[in-house]
Amino acid sequence: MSQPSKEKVCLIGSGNWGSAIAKIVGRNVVKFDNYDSEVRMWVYEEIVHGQRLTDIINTQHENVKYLPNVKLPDNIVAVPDLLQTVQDATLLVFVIPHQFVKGVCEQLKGKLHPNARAISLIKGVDISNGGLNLISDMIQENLEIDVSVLMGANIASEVAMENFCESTIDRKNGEAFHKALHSPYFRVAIVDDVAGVELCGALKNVVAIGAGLIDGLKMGENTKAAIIRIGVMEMKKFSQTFYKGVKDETFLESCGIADVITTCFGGRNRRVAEARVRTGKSFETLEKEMLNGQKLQGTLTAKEVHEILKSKNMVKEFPFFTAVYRVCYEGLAPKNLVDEI
Ligand SMILES: NC(=O)c1ccc[n+]([C@@H]2O[C@H](COP(=O)([O-])OP(=O)(O)OC[C@H]3O[C@@H](n4cnc5c(N)ncnc54)[C@H](O)[C@@H]3O)[C@@H](O)[C@H]2O)c1
Ligand SMILES: O=P(O)(O)OC[C@H](O)CO
Repeated sequence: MSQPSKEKVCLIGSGNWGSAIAKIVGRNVVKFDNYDSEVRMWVYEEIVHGQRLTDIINTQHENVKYLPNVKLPDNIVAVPDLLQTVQDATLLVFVIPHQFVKGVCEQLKGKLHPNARAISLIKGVDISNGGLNLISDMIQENLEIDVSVLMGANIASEVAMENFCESTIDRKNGEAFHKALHSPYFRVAIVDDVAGVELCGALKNVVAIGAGLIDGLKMGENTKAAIIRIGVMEMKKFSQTFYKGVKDETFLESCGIADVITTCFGGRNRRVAEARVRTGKSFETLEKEMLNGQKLQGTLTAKEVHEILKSKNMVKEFPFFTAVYRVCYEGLAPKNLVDEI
């Protein structure tokens, strides 16, 4: 039973990023007195090599499917039951693919500790109510708790190897989470712009799809740099059109330009988009063939962004986002991408 004065952290999600962040959180909570030392991690249960993934994680201390060859601290406890995971938790870390957030929130409604606060590490947007919504706002509205965000240039496998990188957290309530997430190799900077940080994280995935298509076409680094520049301009315009307080400086943080760079050179969205050109297979098929259960976020985000732009009659003002959407969903040939922008 946890002491009421201690913060109890839990992780909602255990994919590639969820597992890498579990390694950091698990180590940090035992460093400071104000945390309960056990961290429960919700696992969407599945059978791997004939065994339950939760059992494998709890005995081998490794998520062999989503982050193989990385040992997790012993105080990370994999739990298949969502409500059991959040029991007594005061600091909730949401780290699931964005398409699953609504379903998870429905299950959690009314079931949280009265002092629960959350942080979202989820890169995506929500359009389920017909308009543009931040994932953090969606969690906040559904669960009536404060929600911060953390986004950055953070390819999970590299973070798990403890290679130095930076990330960005918002000031709103992020300070409560900072100690649990920051480490010497994962340097977390605090900024004052929730919407800017979160939209950077979501929209860079669309830019990565564009960059991957250019890689697949073998058009070279100048073209890729141009695509990235145009993509960043549309990220900024989109963010500042829909959220008035978004700051220019946020795009210079890890969540901004740094994440665009890392994703456009080393991420899954880039890799799958390149293969889309090389093989001619659909994104859906390639996601299954190449990612072993991991989820692509960029194609769905391109669709969600497009639906918002269409509803606001602004499609023509975002030619790059529109062209990426058309390659993903309307059969536009990747080689015609640059003619559209
Ligand atoms: N992987 C990275 O390098 C990285 C880095 C930063 C941010 N992110 C973001 O973190 C979020 C989570 O991504 P990830 O990489 O940890 O996950 P992932 O793509 O590696 O794994 C998919 C996860 O979804 C789970 N899942 C499958 N079906 C589900 C369902 N119906 N309901 C709930 N969960 C289900 C799987 O069990 C698995 O844990 C995404 O928004 C992603 O953009 C990822
Ligand atoms: O592998 P991607 O394309 O989902 O990107 C991973 C992270 O978001 C990079 O920061």
